[in-house]
Amino acid sequence: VFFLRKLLSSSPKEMEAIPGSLGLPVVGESFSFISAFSSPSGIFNFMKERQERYGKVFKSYVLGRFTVFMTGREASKILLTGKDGMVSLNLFYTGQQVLGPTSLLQTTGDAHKRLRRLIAEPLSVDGLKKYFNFISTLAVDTLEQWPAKKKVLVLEEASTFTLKVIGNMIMSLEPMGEEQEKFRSNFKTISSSFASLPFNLPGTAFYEGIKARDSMYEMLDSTIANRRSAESSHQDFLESLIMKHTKSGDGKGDDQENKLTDQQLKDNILTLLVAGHDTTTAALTWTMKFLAENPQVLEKLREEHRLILVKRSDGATLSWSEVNNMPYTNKVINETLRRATILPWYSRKAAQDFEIDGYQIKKGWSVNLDVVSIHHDPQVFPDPEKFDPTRFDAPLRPYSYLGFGNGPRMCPGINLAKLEICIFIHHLVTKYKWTPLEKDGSVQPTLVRMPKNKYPVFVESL
Ligand code: HEM
Repeated sequence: VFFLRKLLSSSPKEMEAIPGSLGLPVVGESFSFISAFSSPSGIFNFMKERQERYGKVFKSYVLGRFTVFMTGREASKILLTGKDGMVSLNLFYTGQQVLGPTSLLQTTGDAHKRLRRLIAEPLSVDGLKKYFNFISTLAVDTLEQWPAKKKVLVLEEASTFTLKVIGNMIMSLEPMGEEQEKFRSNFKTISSSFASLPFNLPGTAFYEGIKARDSMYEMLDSTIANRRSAESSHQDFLESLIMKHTKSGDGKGDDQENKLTDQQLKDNILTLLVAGHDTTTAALTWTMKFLAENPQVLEKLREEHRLILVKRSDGATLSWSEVNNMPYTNKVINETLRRATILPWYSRKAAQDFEIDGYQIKKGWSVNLDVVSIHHDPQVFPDPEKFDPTRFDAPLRPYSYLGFGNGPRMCPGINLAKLEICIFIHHLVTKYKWTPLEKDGSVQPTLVRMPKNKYPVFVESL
């Protein structure tokens, strides 16, 4: 009892002025938070209940942290685009250890800007062109297997697809074979350690995650060494970063600003994998789920994709310019990311004292932006539960839609994610129909919201 009292009394005294409850000793409000998180409406009810009681800013103690939750367009503007150095990203301890100190997610200010510039270049629309054929062929090959299966677990299939895409983009990994298997198994272990309990003991998820990370880094080390010694060149992400930023001779006269050390290279390749894989997997899975539940939307989407086929008489497959001209598909993606809100809250740490909605936030506090409530605000999105892509017909007010975030930390993988989804959806809706096999609407209580039942469907050719 003494220990529990001590723990509770160690709650920041300054937080007293913030309305809200810190819940039970030790666990705080974690149980109600997790149970809301894995319900079909996600953290929405947890947030709504407290927002009604305390207002748009309230405190809680969840998942081992004293946290201030905030919502609304004003809060998102301040937290996401706030003055330089006001907030930093707030990873879980295990995530920090696994990703390494030079990860984009752990840098701030000018160092963050510089790293982003280097990383964003190969992820630009132009930089992505060279991966187009690989992604399209892989989507066709993946879908061709589906009708022969009694039950397709969409989540698993989407996960395999997106991992093969990123493995190829980053280091030209072949979609099949031993290397791919090793990459996949290491990545899965790393992924499940990302927000695990912080005990680095044999057998724990954290320990296994660090081991898998080291094995992934060995793979990268040997690929980097091969690239440096070999004459042949590859058309991948690793090559472009090595060529531009680390391969430039003895360093004399080099532009240090544009160089990455091997550690930075590896930490950030892993960062892209971690940040880009589960999110795109979830987005693809939710897209299929919402389309199956909304046949009119599916029909309209099919129209857009059939027109592409009709317009073309040469029988060629999908082209780059066609993917860049799919207005309705883009609205479907936006609406999916609004309804599913794959990353339900964006976590920050106050890097200095500041004021928000009349409350004093102190340096070091953990502040979370509740994005689910922003995406379900009936003032901006009338009948918010309804899946309706036409909401995006007209431009929305700034900071009311945050599917890929906003400000200096806005998702640098937006083009890649959209490209993968557009290509996959094109081949899917023009050739197949699918029927959901279970109606369980719950989600996995992981950081990225995924359907719990992996979304099993039955697939037929059209
Ligand atoms: C549909 C798929 C995706 C969604 C919904 C998504 C969403 C987001 C969001 C909301 C953020 C900002 C989070 C915050 O402000 O705290 C973010 C950041 C980030 N995303 Fe994505 N993302 C997706 C795909 C990708 C892909 C494919 C990649 C890379 C290959 C990627 C790499 C990153 C990175 C590195 C950051 C951190 C940026 C920084 O801190 O400067 N994401 N993403």
